[in-house]
Parts: sequence; structure tokens; C-alpha cells
Amino acid sequence: MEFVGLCVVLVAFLVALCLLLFLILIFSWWVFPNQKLKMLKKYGLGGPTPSFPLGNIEEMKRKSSIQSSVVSSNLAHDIHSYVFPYFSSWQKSHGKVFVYWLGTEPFLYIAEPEFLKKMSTVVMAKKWGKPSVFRNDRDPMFGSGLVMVEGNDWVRHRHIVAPAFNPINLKAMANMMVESTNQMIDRWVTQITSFNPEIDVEREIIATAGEIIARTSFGMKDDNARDVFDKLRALQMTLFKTNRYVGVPFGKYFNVKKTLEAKKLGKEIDELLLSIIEARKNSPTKKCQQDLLGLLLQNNEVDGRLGKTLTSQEVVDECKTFFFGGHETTALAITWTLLLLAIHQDWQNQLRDEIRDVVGGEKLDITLLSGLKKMKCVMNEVLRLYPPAPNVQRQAREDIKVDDITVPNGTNMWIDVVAMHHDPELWGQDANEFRPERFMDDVNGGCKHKMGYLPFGFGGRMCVGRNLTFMEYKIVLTLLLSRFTFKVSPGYKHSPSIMLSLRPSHGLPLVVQPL
Ligand code: HEM
Repeated sequence: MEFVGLCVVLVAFLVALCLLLFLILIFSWWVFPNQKLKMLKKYGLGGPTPSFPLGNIEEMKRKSSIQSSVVSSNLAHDIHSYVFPYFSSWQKSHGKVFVYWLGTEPFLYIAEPEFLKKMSTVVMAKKWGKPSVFRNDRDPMFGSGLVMVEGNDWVRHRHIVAPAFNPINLKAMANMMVESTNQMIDRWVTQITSFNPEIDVEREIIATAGEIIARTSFGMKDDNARDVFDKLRALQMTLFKTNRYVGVPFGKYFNVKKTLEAKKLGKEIDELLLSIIEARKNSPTKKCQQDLLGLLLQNNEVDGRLGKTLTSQEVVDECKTFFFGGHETTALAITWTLLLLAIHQDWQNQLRDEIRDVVGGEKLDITLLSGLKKMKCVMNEVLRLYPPAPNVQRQAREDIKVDDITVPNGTNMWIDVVAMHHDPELWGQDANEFRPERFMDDVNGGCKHKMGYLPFGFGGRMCVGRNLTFMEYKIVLTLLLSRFTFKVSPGYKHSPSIMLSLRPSHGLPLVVQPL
């Protein structure tokens, strides 16, 4: 009798527990998001109607799949409606600031620089959050690296990481960049001399930039480092192939196999990097190695006295962040540049002339690279038309007041960089044309608003690695243009798409000929 009574109590307890869990889920997935939606509407923010539990994801997928079946035949640069068909269509009905939903997460869409300026004048860098849904989704890539940390942790990370990227430190890495690029050039020469001048430039440049970032981040001399490099690339492919439902409840379990694979790779990478770090810490000569890891360890030691250090796991996460944040973005800047120079032969010739005048035909002296003014204009224009980082993300950590709108604490923000970079209201009627000269006398390219050009983000959280990109861009392009000419292959299909970064979805085959 006593036993039966106990069973009844146990069953009643379990039923109550399930009910409680059910209520928690319903509240967090449905009631609270709906309250937020009502509040955002009250503050005057419109947007497409979401449905439970996918939000607007279905519509986004539908619009993308219609668009991706179309391949632009005319190499046009007006890519916004092509890469973000849903934003482009919602902009027409809801303007440049509205709310859309990824699963049960509201996102404030912003393509209005004045709105952004007003927000960033009241929110300091360390007060900005990064959307928790993305932090969880990208945890194997970035962990608690600089891209993802917030508040005082961000101040501490930035304080140690930023000095590693100063131009004097970067100069010491130039040789690694030259070596990796020359190895790629040798491969191309072998391929071309065997009568195959068509090269998938995107694949080649991404592989070389990956090698460069691994060498400049943690060196590639020992076997462990090579192993890390291979596993980082495998992790990237795994995450890349996963069809992720960010913001949807239990979204990461839709692809259990890939999620587990990514987790396993992430753990193996962490262990290998930790062993590299420990070996460096125990070897006074290796610690002074002039790569980013060496510089972080040195900065850590100096700042250790002030109690502002990074833990070994945080240093690991920074190395992974450099790899994932730094190599594909830089590679794509170079890749899109080669496409644009292949289309615009006049600019290709102008850059070659400039290289001859400024750098000469001798061994590359990197102190001369700053004289490549036209190349800088070309880079700026490429980053405008084809920004490798097509959006910037934030999350409000307090209510933010912009005029009579209040953006409530917790709201995610998606800043559409592609939209702003192609907006005729900001750039004029030639917004979709390749005109590097617009940057000749104006660092903002003649944009009508200072916050309309954001290839590296904005405010205190602006990209910490941009100096490394500038140097790598100039070195790789100088070496390539001094050896080859580039033409668009008849097999190239112009189909830019968003795969985390803005990439040519069918690669970039170019016809490459030695000079
Ligand atoms: C063309 C090349 C690159 C582009 C387009 C790019 C773009 C960006 C963007 C848009 C952000 C976000 C800024 C914001 O939230 O306001 C960012 C942040 C960051 N980038 Fe880059 N990046 C590039 C190269 C690099 C390189 C080479 C590295 C390192 C090796 C790097 C490391 C980082 C880090 C660590 C952050 C986080 C900064 C912070 O939150 O304090 N990036 N980058």
C-alpha cells in the first residue's frame, strides 16, 4: 500500500515537472517573443509577420532558392536583391529599419546609417552585445575569442590582442606571406605550362590565405601546427555544409551528426593548440617567435603584472578566431579584386604600371607598399561592391533610445552592409558601377553618410585585423600582377552568395597567362 502511494506521488511529481517544462518552453518560445513583437510594433517598428517556430526562415529560404536558380549572365554588380532577396523585398514594404525573426529570435534589420549613428553615439563599444544565438552556433569556431566576448572581458581581450596587429609587428610577418604566395605562383606556372591556363582562383587564394593566417597566427613549423591547420579547415567545411536553423528551438539538433562532428573537431583543435602554447611557454626562444601567438604570450606576460591576462583557453580561442575571422575574408577581398580586374583590363594595367613605378621589378621591399595608392582605391571599391563580411551583428544589452523609438534590451541587430554599400541614395546613381577613383580624394568614397561604408564594422569593435589584411592584400596582388595577366573564363557563372561570407558560389575560374 505504501509502495502504491509512493508510485502515485512519483507519477504526480513527474507529470507536474513535465507540465512545468512545457510551460517554460511555451513562455520562452511563444509568449515572451510575442510580447517583444508587440512592444517593437508599439515603438513603431514594422516587419514581416513571423510564424511559430521558424519565424521568417521559411520565407527567407523560399526567396533565396528562387533567386539562386538565376545566374546573372552580365556580370552586374547590383547584387543586393540577388544575395539578400528577402531583405530587398521587405525593404520595399517596411523601409530601411524593420524587425524580422530567425526562429523565435527577433532581429532589428538596419540599412539606415543615420539610425546606426544615433545608436552608436549612445552605446559604447563594451556595452554592445553579440547575438547569443550566433555565439552558440559558432562556438566551435570562435569560443570566447575577441569576436564574441562582451563587457569587461572584451576590454581585457582587446587590450592584449590589438597591439599584436600594429604595423611594426606585422612587418615581421611579411616574409611568410611572400613565401606562401610564391609557392602558389609556382603551382600556377606548372599548371599553365602543361597547357591548362584556367585556374580556380577562389579555391587557390583561400588555400593560400589559410596557410598565411595559420603561419602568422601560430606558426606552421611543427607537426602539431600542421595538424591544427588541417583540422581547422575540416571544421570549417563541416560547419559550412551544415544547414543550420539559427534561432529555432532545438535547431542544432536538426543536424546531430554534423553538430557532434564539429564539437569533436573543436575539442581536438583546442587540445593541439594548448599543447603548442604549453611548449612555447616552456621554451624561452620559441616564446619570442614573431607570430601572433608569440606576441599574445609576450603581451600576456607584460600585462600579467597588471592582472589583465588571457587564460590558455582564451589564447586558444584567439588563435581560432584569427583563423576563422581572418583568412577567408582577406582571401575573398583578393578573389573579388581579381574578378573585377579581369573585367576591367584598364584597371589591371593601371595597377601593373603603379607596381612597376612604386615597387620596381626587384625583390619585394614591403616598406614601399604604402605607395600603392591606386591599389588601395581598388581595394576600397572592391570591399564596397563585394564586402566579404556582408553584415555586422549586435545585441542590445540595455534599452536604446533613437528619437521616439526604443530598441528594447535583448534585441538582436543585423546591419545590412551590402544594402548600404549599394544604396544610390548614399553613393549616387553609379552606386553599382566599379569606379575606384571615387576613393582617390576621399577615404569615404564620396558616400553621403560617414556610416554608409562599413567593410570592417564600426566603433570600438571595428575589425582588429584590418592592417594585416591591407598588408597581405598588397603583397599577394603585387606578386600576382607582376607575373600574370587575368581574363574572365567563359565558364565563369556570376552568382555571388552568402555562405557566412560573400563568395562566388561556383568558384572563380580565370584564364591566367604569364606576362
Ligand atoms: C577583408 C578582410 C576582413 C574583413 C572584411 C573583416 C571584417 C570584419 C568585421 C565586419 C568585423 C566586425 C566588426 C564589428 O562588429 O563592428 C570584424 C571583426 C574582427 N575581425 Fe575582421 N575582417 C577582416 C580581416 C581580419 C583579419 C585578417 C583578422 C585577424 C587575423 C580579423 C580579426 C577580427 C577580429 C578578432 C574581430 C573582432 C574585433 C572586436 O570585436 O573587437 N579580421 N572583422
